[in-house]
Amino acid sequence: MSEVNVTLSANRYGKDLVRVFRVIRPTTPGGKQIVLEYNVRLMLEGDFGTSYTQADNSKVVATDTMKNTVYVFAKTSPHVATPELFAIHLASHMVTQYAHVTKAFVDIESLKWSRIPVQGVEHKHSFVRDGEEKRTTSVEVDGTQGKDKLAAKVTSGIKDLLVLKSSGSAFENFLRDEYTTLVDVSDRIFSTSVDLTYTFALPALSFSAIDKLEGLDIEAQFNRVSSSAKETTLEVFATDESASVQATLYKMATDIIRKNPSVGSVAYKLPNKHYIPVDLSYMKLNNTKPEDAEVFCPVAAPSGYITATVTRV
Ligand SMILES: O=c1[nH]c(=O)c2[nH]c(=O)[nH]c2[nH]1
Repeated sequence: MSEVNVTLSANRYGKDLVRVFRVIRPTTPGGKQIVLEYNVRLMLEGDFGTSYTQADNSKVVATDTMKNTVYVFAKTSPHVATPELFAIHLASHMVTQYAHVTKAFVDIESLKWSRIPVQGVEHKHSFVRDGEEKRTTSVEVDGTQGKDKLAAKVTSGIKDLLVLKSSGSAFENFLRDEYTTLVDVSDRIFSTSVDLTYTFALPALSFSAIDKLEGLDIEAQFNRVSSSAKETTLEVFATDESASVQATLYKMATDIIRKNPSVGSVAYKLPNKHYIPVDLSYMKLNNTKPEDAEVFCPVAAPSGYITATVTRV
């Protein structure tokens, strides 16, 4: 066998799909319980090269240990209910606990448990999954500048938020050539599964401040931006007289940046879920022209896929 020259040019490892459910019991009798369900991924970078190149495990933090740490933090972190801060807390712990860990990455998907309304009143401890949408956050903490100067990058968002409008959407005046068969349409169905991410600009953090529950300001901010981003997405989607998925995307992103000073950039990935009018002419039923179309076939594939990032300048 001939020799080959290689180098380990990148490595990162950790535990994925750590499923954790947390109940927060009320501090006052008769109060409401809070429930959280997270899918967590925790990944590390650092001085781990020899585990790949020399089969030396001496520096490897076992992914099982990482899983345990997620559960311990779910029990003990004062920030558990705010995914961004929980992720920052967990990632900051990893770079602080292990000197050879340079960066920790925590991704959290937060599943939706909404309170069940009983005769108009939200129940104290009963919940319903009323949508597949997930609040997401991806946090990267760099520990190389020391414990009191942790650099955190936070990207949060929403995924799997399914929306549809049955009017108020057109697609006209696009490029035509010999490959084009699509006709202009002034009124069509627009449906997409929103995948939204937005970035925060954060100051350097100290581990002890995070650990001691200082930082409530950013805690509130993360939750405010999360609500505002969803509300804005839905409102603009609903009310925009859409010229295209592209044009509506840009309006949604711009509005989120306008309303949230701590947001630096917004990115959307929007599949265009097509609904094709069914040809019923063989039954002498008019259903093909846009103004007649009432019965559609939802088409899962292929779908358009429109993406963009809008950045504050
Ligand atoms: O909003 C749209 N953008 C496109 O780029 C496109 N392309 C297409 O076939 N339909 C649509 N709709």
